[in-house]
Amino acid sequence: MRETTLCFPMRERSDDGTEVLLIEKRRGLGEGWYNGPGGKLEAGETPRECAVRETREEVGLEVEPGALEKAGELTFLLDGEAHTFCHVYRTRSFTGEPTTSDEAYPEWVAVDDVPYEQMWDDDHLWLPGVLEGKTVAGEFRFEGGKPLDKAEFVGHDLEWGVSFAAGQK
Ligand SMILES: Nc1nc2c([nH]c(=O)n2[C@H]2C[C@H](O)[C@@H](COP(=O)(O)OP(=O)(O)OP(=O)(O)O)O2)c(=O)[nH]1
Repeated sequence: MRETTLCFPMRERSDDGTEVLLIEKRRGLGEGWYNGPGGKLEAGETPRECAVRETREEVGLEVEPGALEKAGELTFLLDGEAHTFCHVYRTRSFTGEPTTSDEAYPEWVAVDDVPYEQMWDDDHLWLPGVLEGKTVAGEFRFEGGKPLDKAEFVGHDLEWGVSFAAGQK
């Protein structure tokens, strides 16, 4: 099973409310859809380190590992088998300005205006709560064979208000 991360940088606009930094993914799984910066853990890396590295590589923002707030743990099943386990973080503490990379076009989006119709089919179920500051554990079931982003989203279970083990991840 793949272990991955997603990071959602957030900021307050004095007149426009809260925004989240999304990427339009330029290649790989979920190409052409919006998501947070993120990707697969490398050998020896903690999830938090992975989220920091992927955010730097994909959009050029520097995030302190300790400033990442764990918001979710999502399991994606494909045809009944665990395909991806994803650690979700949000943060309001970062430096730098988003820049385009080979992998991503970054875009600040109002949290009330997230383009769920151009995202994975399950995201509207959990991302609004994550952007409101909640924590979530979710299981999402897809069917139809690889790749995951061409499979059909068929079911889910969600638990809100979960706590994640202190000191880790
Ligand atoms: N928002 C959202 N993200 C998902 C879903 N399913 C899923 O695998 N992801 C995440 C897991 C990863 O963090 C992210 C992209 O994966 P990735 O970056 O490892 O994929 P990739 O194939 O492009 O990998 P790479 O070659 O760039 O390393 O997508 C989903 O349903 N919703």
